[in-house]
Amino acid sequence: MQLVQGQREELLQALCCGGSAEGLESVIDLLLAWDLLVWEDYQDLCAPFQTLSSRARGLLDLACIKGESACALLLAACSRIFPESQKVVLSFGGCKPPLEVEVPHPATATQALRCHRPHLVRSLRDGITTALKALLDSGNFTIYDCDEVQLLLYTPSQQARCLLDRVQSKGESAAAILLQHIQKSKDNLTTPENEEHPAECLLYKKKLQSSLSAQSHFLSTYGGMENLSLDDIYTEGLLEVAQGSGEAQQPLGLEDILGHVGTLNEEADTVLVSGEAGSGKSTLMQRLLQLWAQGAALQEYLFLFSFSCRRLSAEEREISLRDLLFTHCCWPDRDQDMLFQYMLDHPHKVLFTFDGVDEFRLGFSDERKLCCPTQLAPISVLLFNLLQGSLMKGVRKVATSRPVAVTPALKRYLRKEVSLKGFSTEGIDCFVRKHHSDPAVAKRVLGSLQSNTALFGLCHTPVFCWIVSQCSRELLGCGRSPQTITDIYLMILQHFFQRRSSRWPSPDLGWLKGNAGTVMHLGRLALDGLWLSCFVFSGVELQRCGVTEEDICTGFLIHTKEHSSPESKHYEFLHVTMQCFFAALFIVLNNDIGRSTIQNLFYPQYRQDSVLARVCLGRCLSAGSQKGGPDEGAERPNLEITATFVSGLLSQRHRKLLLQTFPAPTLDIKCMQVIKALSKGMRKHFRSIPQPIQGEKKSMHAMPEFVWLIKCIYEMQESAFAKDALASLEVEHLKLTYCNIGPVECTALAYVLQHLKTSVGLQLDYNSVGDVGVEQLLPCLEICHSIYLRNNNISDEGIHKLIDKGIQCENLQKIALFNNKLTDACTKYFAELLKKKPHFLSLRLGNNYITAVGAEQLAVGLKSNRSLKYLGLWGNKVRDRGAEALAQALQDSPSLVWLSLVDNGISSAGACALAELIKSSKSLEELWLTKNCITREGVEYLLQALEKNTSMKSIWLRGNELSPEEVEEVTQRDSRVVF
Ligand SMILES: Nc1ncnc2c1ncn2[C@@H]1O[C@H](COP(=O)(O)OP(=O)(O)OP(=O)(O)O)[C@@H](O)[C@H]1O
Repeated sequence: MQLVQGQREELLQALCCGGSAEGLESVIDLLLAWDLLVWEDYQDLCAPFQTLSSRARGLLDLACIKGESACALLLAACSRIFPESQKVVLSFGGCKPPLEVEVPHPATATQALRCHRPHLVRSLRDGITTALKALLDSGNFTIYDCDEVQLLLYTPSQQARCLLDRVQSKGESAAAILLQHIQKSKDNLTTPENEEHPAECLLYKKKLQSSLSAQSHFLSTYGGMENLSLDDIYTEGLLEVAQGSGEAQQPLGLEDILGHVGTLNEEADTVLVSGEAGSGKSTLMQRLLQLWAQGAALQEYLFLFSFSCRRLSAEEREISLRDLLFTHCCWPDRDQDMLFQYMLDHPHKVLFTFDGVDEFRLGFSDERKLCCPTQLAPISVLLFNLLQGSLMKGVRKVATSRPVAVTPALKRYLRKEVSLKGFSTEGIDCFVRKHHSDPAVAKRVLGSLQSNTALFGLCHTPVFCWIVSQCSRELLGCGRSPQTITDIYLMILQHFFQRRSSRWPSPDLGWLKGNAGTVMHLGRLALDGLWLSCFVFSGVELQRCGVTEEDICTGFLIHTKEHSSPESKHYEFLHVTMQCFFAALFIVLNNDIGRSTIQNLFYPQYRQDSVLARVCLGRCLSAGSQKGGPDEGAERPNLEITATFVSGLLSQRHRKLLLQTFPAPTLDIKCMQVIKALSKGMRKHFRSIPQPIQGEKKSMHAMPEFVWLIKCIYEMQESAFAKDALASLEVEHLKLTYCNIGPVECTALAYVLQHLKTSVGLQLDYNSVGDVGVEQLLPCLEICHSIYLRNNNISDEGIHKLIDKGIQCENLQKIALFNNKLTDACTKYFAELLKKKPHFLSLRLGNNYITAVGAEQLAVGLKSNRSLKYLGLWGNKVRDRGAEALAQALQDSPSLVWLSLVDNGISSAGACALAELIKSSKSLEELWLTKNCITREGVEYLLQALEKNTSMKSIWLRGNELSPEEVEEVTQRDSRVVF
């Protein structure tokens, strides 16, 4: 008990690690299995609306109340669940799990569910759908049970727990069916866990593990500066099944990357993790390798081979797959033939990882097929055939890429696509705390971030979060807090230079001037490399660009170990975005850079998909040194990032700094060129807007490039220019769906769009706006008559802010929030909005988590509203009580035309209340009640109500509890009832 109490803070931190509930819930699973927690304890700990930390506190308190042996079991469970990195700071006092004899043997199926809970959670997480089907088929579960289990808010492990809890509450028969099902699935598995492997394989596995363990121990970004272990700094990122894959968003854990969730094509072997620059793809891959090497995850794979596509690009020889594995990854000391044959015979035991497919010198192509694993072929042919599955079919592959490189040609071969969205708000908190050993500093950094929402938005991208944490001294000390990406990179530039010298205590005294030489050398290297997608540089190339040993010591370049031989060291930039930043500095600060370079940067002449051969190393810089023009291979996304930095550096805010090294007239000229280029780009977009068809709104569907232009304008931070750039845009509807818009993009959009002359409908469906993004959008809400934020990971907290501002916005008439994370806690805000906005027209809240409680709160606002025409609550769970409250509140509405309560668990009692609404409403035309549980009796109420209402056009009732005969009969009676 003393250990629990004395280490309370550390235990809490470990239980809530990374903002993920998985650690805490796994500990609870064990404690249930060991009989320490009884069912009532468990229900208290898992009561809804509790934060993660209050649940963790509850668990520690409970163990202390239960006494000494409970505390010992808690510590034993923590010791079993926590990763090594967390365990080193904790003492477990040698506490052991209970002996097998001490745990009661399950006498019934429900008891077995509890005793084997940790194991069952693991077995079920990949097979929820089939388990639900078994329970549904056996009559133990209803559709409603299945819906509740498959709530999108849950991770697969949480769905498994929810399923177990439900089965537990249903009793013996359900528990027995589930156990039978699990046993059957286990028997069907072709890969028994205890499969024996030859000793040679186990030996080679060990060698692979120790090599990967060493490779993945330190986070590469810190390579040049400090040795920070991945264990200490790794923070869970937000992972979701990619949008557009047909599946709704759902948070995933690391192991789900290779699990079944989100699978689109069972025949394919490649899983793709996509994410924007700096979102943490390489780090996530490094973590996967580390967990496998430590024996902590993916143990179903006997061999794991990891490749960096950047490094593969440098392989110019023809090579066979066998050589690729053994020479690029890990050389087997003996039995090469036998090992390779074993892999060919057991492909399901092998895992390949390919980091940075977007960095490979060629775009994916499936033109040349290769099936023979010993045949020599160019590296591109090997890579593409492995990804396609023509070579070594059955071997699972995980690849990472920026989204832009995920072409339709590649998509055809993907088993599934997972999106990495950077850090959540809790993730930022967790990362900053891990980064600073002094909690007081971490607290101040977090305080500073919270007071600057634009910066906080940027920190959702891990690489920016890292820079901000790294530069905490500058952040906390400087008067002006960074707002833009350029500000952040200037901060790290200053940080690195000042770390090496105390000569430039303040920016005004010329830290940039003092380091102009280094900036120019690295800038030249960076830009020459970028034109040709070259990210790894040899000593010769460094020399050619004048990079000195002293320049290297600044820490911006890191030593590329895998590439270097004793005679020739190779280097790469700390991060590719850093290379872009140096390239931008070079463009801005170099006298010889002319108009054509800026033009080439802003008007791409070659598109990504027309990329010809990209060459890395050796050949690249000699070709790339023809200044000012990109080679065919220049990679557009990195050039766009560079252009964004160029815009930022040329903004007036940084003028004083740049004037240290460069004359004003030349900067002015470059600035004008950029402004011209951006204006031209915007006008090009506006010209592409088609004339509206009669009766339709003038609408612009923006392309991702539009978002990039907006970001460049934001970087400039000149509101007069932002206004000018939008001067000729006249649209009523601006559609920015599927444009990868996160908080950073929202800040830029709001900054620019607030200057629109006429109000617009802003459609941001299917992006990653989130609560922080919503907050960033508020400055442009004034100009929106409608805002569409479907599928954007928004919770009640974001809604609170949106509505607070929305109430003050004259124009705002429509809000659509289908498929977010809204619960009953947000409906009181909508009620307020409905009360206070006399012209509000449409509210769509479908596919959220609103129950009867929320519907009742919403009803309070609906009662006093006289304008609402459309109300959508499809896919919530308002049930009869909610339907009654809504129907009653809407009875006097003079405006309501359309109401959707599809799939809301409404039965005949609810239908009866809705019938009263139909009787009294003069405006209602359509009522959607599809997929509920209304019986013939309930339909009768509706039919009778229809007799009294002639203005009503249709009631949709498909998917209710009516027999085909009843459907026929009802349709005959009133054709307005539609099935
Ligand atoms: N999960 C994480 N935990 C801790 N730090 C992280 C995490 N993810 C990323 N970082 C930090 O952000 C930096 C950039 O991440 P990373 O290189 O993995 O991004 P990326 O998506 O591969 O970028 P790019 O597409 O530009 O190659 C890392 O070096 C590290 O400092």
